[in-house]
Amino acid sequence: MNGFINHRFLRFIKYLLIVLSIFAVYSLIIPSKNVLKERGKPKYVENYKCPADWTPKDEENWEFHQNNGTDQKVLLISDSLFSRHGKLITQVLTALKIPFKSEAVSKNIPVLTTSRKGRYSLIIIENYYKYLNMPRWNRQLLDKYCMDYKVPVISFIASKPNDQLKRIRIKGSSLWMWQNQQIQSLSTHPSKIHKITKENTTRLDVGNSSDWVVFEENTKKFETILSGKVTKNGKDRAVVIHDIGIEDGVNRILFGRNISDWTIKMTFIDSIWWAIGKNMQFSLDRFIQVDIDDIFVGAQGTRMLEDDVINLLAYQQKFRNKYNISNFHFMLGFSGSYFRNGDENEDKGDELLIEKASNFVWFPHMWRHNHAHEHNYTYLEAFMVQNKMFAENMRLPVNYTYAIAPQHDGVYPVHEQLYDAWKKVWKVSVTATEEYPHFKPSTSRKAFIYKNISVLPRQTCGLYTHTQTFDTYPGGFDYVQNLIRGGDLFFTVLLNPVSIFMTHQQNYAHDRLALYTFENLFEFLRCWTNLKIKWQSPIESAKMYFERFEEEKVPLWTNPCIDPRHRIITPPSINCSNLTLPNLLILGPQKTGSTALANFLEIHPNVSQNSNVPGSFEEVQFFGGNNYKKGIEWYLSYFQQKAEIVFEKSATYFDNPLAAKQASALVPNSKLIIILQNPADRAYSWFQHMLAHKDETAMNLGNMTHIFEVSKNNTLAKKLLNRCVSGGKYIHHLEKWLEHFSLSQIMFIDSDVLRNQPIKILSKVTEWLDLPYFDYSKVIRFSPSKGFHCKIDENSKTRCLGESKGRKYEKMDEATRLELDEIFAIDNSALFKFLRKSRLEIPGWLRKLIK
Ligand SMILES: Nc1ncnc2c1ncn2[C@@H]1O[C@H](COP(=O)(O)OS(=O)(=O)O)[C@@H](OP(=O)(O)O)[C@H]1O
Repeated sequence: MNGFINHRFLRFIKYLLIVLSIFAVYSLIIPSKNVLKERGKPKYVENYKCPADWTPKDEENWEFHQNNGTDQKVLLISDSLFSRHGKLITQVLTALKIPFKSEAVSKNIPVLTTSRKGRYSLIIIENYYKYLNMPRWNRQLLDKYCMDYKVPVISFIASKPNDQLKRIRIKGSSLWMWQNQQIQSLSTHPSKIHKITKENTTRLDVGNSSDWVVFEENTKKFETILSGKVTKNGKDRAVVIHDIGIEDGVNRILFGRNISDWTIKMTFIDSIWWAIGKNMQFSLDRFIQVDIDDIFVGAQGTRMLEDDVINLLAYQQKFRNKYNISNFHFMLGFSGSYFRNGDENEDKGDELLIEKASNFVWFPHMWRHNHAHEHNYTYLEAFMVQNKMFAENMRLPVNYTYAIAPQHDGVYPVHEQLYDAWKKVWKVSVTATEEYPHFKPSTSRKAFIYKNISVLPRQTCGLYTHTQTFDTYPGGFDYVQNLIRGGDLFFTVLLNPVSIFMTHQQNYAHDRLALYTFENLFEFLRCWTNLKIKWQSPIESAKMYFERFEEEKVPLWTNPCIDPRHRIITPPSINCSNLTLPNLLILGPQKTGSTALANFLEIHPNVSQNSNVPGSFEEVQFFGGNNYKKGIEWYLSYFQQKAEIVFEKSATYFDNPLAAKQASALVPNSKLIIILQNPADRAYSWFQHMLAHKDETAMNLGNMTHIFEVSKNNTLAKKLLNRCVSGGKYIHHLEKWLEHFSLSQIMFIDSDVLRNQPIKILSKVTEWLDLPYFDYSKVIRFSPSKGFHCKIDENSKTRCLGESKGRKYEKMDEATRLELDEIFAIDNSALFKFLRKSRLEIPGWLRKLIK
């Protein structure tokens, strides 16, 4: 009996082992496809509750401040170059795309006027104490400017932490302030300054810091914009106050707190709008687009289930109904290769998405989520066609010519072949990226158009593929809440007319973090702002964007090898380990001897110049011109020869403000050479140039003598005169360069010395460029027949510049010189002052003129 049992038992164990091993092998070969993990219900998290249902204000009767006609620019006087608050203010101005000049407070205040009008429409002073304690003369100058041009001042007063004095009268004003105060609530008052901010609201969660500054005001000279209830005595005191200028004619908005508090920041933004918004196309509309980039891409166990899809649809409807975002659509990006790549339940989720496809807007990603820069046109086209076939087979409505590249790869830095393939297969006209011009700071993101494809800025909302549950959110759940409740996400919407957010399918599964995020964001915006959240197609958004920010159309090329994020997605056609860009630019101006300088400088063994550009008189003329549109690869192709100094000379750069901006984006550390010639001689030389080119107007005039008289009634003559003169207004053009480059990067050369003693100039230039000494006297000599210095070639022959450089023409007559000197008088004197102030050598001709 025992033996029988043992025998049968052993046989049973044997079979069991066989079955188990078959099962084990089977499950190894066929991974967990059918092993369904139980997925818990999404965690319930309470939504944001607005304390009250405050009524929004409509934008119809907004009042804006009207100044006396100034440029649309803000002057920011910051506490120091490194001030943190100054940086926050700068970020707001950058995000609002308002031109500004930032200066650290110093003995000198920047020049406030041009010869015609005021330069600034708003002055922001970071530290009000510094303003109050400015040297009297500066303060008077600033106040007078504000009065004359009706320009308001915005400033901030901070508590001095150890100051015993609590109640202080503000110098020169009847206003009193209390420092180091704690407040328990913050209320918005009715005021023409509030635009985005809802009026008559009260916020209780203001923290417990006791460094607020509050103002005591009880006259009609001041208007409260925000007030705080002081904890100690329950009194309601102004935290942001508007001095309407009754006392001294200057409009001031004073903040008793810095903009790290969100209500203060919002009020600050409103104050800027109020000060300059009239001409800034102010609008309360905010367009929000939520993209789900990889609707089918995701590891098993992280993907959406049927329930998640149903929920996604329900929320789409909820956003339309509850937040009035009529027509709101989630935008689904697809990589067809990953369809049904999950477990059984997840595959059902995918299938339901397809079944409900017509409810969403679909856009192509890439067939296998491929990184564009790793592929050439043929492959990219093949991937796209495959994805397109998937869309056709699944009847996905791809209604807009919009596409997103996986990880934005190939969009910026530009991989031209991606653009070409997109256009060919999908007729793409709009895309978006977070990488232009750089990922950080996000407030500086911009748009551009390349190959007729509009590239809009894209925003992150703190949701990534790994952010799936509230409990595992990096930085904790509080972090998500802070983003929404007055944090970065809230301000992204506030500051951008169009926000295109990137999310992933995982953010709609599990705890559905994306739905929580957007619902709460909409609720918070509805609660505290007058903004109108809307949806429109990306095509309409692109149109709207570029109507508003036209200046962004042309991309601002940057060096892709410097930004580590860009470096890894740079197309192979740009070789970062052997990239040559110029480190010296000779800017001109035209007709000052720039060709001679370039021609001589190039002889130095450690110097190389760009290779010849067909049909362009040797000049690359990249910055500020049409060649710029050809892209950075085109520019790079002219700098194959490495050297210690690689330079290019384009005399068209100097008087082109765009050139300054574009050069500083691509070669910010480059040195610059500017040649200063008496502008009267320069104008005359230009006229001779026009004569030599048989310009009809110049030919009719014959010489310059009568151009001044004739140009009064003749537009063609006026145009010609202007062309002769404009490049010679040196200080005006120089200012544009100094907005982007520091003075220490620039060398000025006296054109007369260059002409008569080129070797002397070249030695100076060599030294300035830190190049080894080179004896130029062996390679340059004066040619009596040419009347100029020329190169000596290897056969000891004289090689002069062509006949268009150093032309033979009549000397300028005295009358013409007088007229021209008169035209340039103001500019010359400004140049003289500038050079003297900067302790730079003054050209002989200028010294003679300003005697
Ligand atoms: N070594 C030498 N050889 C020839 N020409 C010389 C030289 N040094 C200075 N110059 C002066 O350069 C003037 C032309 O200036 P640019 O080269 O800057 O002109 S351009 O704008 O690039 O066309 C040119 O102007 P014009 O005399 O009116 O022709 C010259 O006066």
